[in-house]
Amino acid sequence: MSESAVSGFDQARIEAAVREILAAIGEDPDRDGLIETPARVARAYAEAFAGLHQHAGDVLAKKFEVDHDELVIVRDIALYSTCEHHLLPFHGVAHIGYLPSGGQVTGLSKLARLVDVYARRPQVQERLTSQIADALVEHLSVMGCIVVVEAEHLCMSMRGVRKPGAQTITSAVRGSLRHPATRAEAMSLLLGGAR
Ligand SMILES: Nc1nc2c(ncn2[C@@H]2O[C@H](COP(=O)(O)OP(=O)(O)OP(=O)(O)O)[C@@H](O)[C@H]2O)c(=O)[nH]1
Ligand SMILES: [Zn+2]
Repeated sequence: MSESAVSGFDQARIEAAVREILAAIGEDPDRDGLIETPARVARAYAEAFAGLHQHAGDVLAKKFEVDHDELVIVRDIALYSTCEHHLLPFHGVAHIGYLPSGGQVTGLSKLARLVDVYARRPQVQERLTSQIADALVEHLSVMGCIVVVEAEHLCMSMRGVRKPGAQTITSAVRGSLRHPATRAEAMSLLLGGAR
């Protein structure tokens, strides 16, 4: 077993599989334009699925003491993920809001990194959304949080039902933001109330 296989990512195996797929669709994997493709795809997969080997707890490990117990919102965090049903991309934005607990906040960039930890895996949008929310509860001990993901799935655009432009919107709300009034305020800020 190669070293990359030990760490959970087997570059050589991906290359062999891609070569096999090229042959199976009737292509010549040895022609000039394709000869490096298996290695390129393996490198692309290493990025696209890097989140499988990352942990939300590491991303959220560093905290800052800030005297702020009101909503913190980061909106329009670009995300690229891969639908686990077709291995085709889905992409869009995530919006995250949370109520800090005990004066502890995380660095703003860590929220974007958290999105990537869960986006860079074979995913479904619903699970991506709830995993981000659950990680904020578990690792940042937030009073409450809300996560909204808006995305277009290429498996719905370029094949199958062929409906380009359809946006799927999913949300996950935890803790005190579940109360209807605070939830409505957070949702309105998240989705553009302050725009
Ligand atoms: N709930 C959910 N469904 C998804 C997501 N990504 C893709 N899908 C759907 O997964 C379903 C898979 O359906 P299947 O009937 O097993 O596969 P299929 O024959 O390729 O389906 P079509 O896409 O309708 O052609 C499709 O309806 C996709 O739109 C996601 O993130 N969440
Ligand atoms: Zn799909």
